[in-house]
Amino acid sequence: MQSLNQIIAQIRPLDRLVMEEMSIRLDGLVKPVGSLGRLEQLAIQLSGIYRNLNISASHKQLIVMAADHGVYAEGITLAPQAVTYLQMLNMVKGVSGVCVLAKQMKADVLLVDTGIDSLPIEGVLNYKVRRSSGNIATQAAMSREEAITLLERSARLAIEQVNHGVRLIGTGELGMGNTTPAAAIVSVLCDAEPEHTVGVGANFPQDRMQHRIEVVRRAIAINQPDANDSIDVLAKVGGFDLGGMAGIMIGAAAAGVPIVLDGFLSCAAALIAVNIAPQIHPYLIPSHRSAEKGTQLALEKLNLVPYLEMSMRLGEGSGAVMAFPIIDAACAMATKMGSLNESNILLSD
Ligand SMILES: O=C(O)c1ccc[n+]([C@@H]2O[C@H](COP(=O)([O-])O)[C@@H](O)[C@H]2O)c1
Ligand SMILES: Cc1cc2nc[nH]c2cc1C
Repeated sequence: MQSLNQIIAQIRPLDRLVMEEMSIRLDGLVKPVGSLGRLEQLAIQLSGIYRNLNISASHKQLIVMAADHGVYAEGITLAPQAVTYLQMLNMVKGVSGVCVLAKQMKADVLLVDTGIDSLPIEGVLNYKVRRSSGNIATQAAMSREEAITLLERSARLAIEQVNHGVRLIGTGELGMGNTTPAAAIVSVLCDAEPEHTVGVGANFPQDRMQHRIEVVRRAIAINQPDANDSIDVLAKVGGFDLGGMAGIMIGAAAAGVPIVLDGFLSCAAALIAVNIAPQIHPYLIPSHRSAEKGTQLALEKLNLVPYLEMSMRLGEGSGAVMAFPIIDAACAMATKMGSLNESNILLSD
């Protein structure tokens, strides 16, 4: 079985030659040069990832990494912790937000339990590190060994999915309280005060926000995560869902497929993944700009500009699947449009 380092070593730079060819092809399509804007940039990125001009993201999959968080004990979230388990049952039934939207976009949903505080759930892959991470306000979320194993197993899972025909992976999550560790990660990796990274999550009351901010501040002060070592950051102030997502990103890049990010939690996980394996960056496709505070900071650090502005903050991967039609549009445009030449149109410069 491959180690995390072996998986990372497989990540290839995008195919620059194919990207240049794609760029020339796009300029020759029956439209003013550059007039399809970011759709053109996306088509070029996809051609570099797929190493082919004939781009198609036919089999799309949204992977939901779900876990509970020990920091729940600090009173940092409104929803009862059991909602992670209960909403996972809704995912199995296909009635959660992301399941309905994914079906609409003709994408599969893969459910993974990386640490829900429950017994294993039928219809959900059991990748439990353990039932709930440590309370980051008083201790590490997980050991370094647990973090590496989580990254490794999740990366292998993504590779397996690609081996079974998946051509594009979206990253989703579920975990009551997870915006708190995510805020801690973003604070550490973007060198930002918790005031700028802590947001409302799933409707945490504004008049109790200072408490949440203090919890994040305490988590960082107690754990002293090393900003230059993202595995340390994940282990000390992260969570099993966030680590699982980072692993999926690394595995998807190693397997040569695009990764569509979702909201704030995806951004926090991407910061971890990119710090561990900077080579994954060209494989990342942003989707929407989550309304969660801290998202913009993380996106700027990631140097990504989202395609959609929908004021969404559900999570689950709901924003990622909303970007799937844009990816299909880029593929259709690049492979089906007629050319200026065939149309006898000569555009003077
Ligand atoms: O995706 C986002 O940007 C996002 C922003 C806020 C909340 N969430 C979802 O809400 C849950 C976390 O919220 P909280 O308040 O419990 O930390 C978790 O299950 C996420 O899927 C997701
Ligand atoms: C109902 C509910 C569904 C969710 N999905 C993602 N986070 C969630 C939080 C709540 C509270």
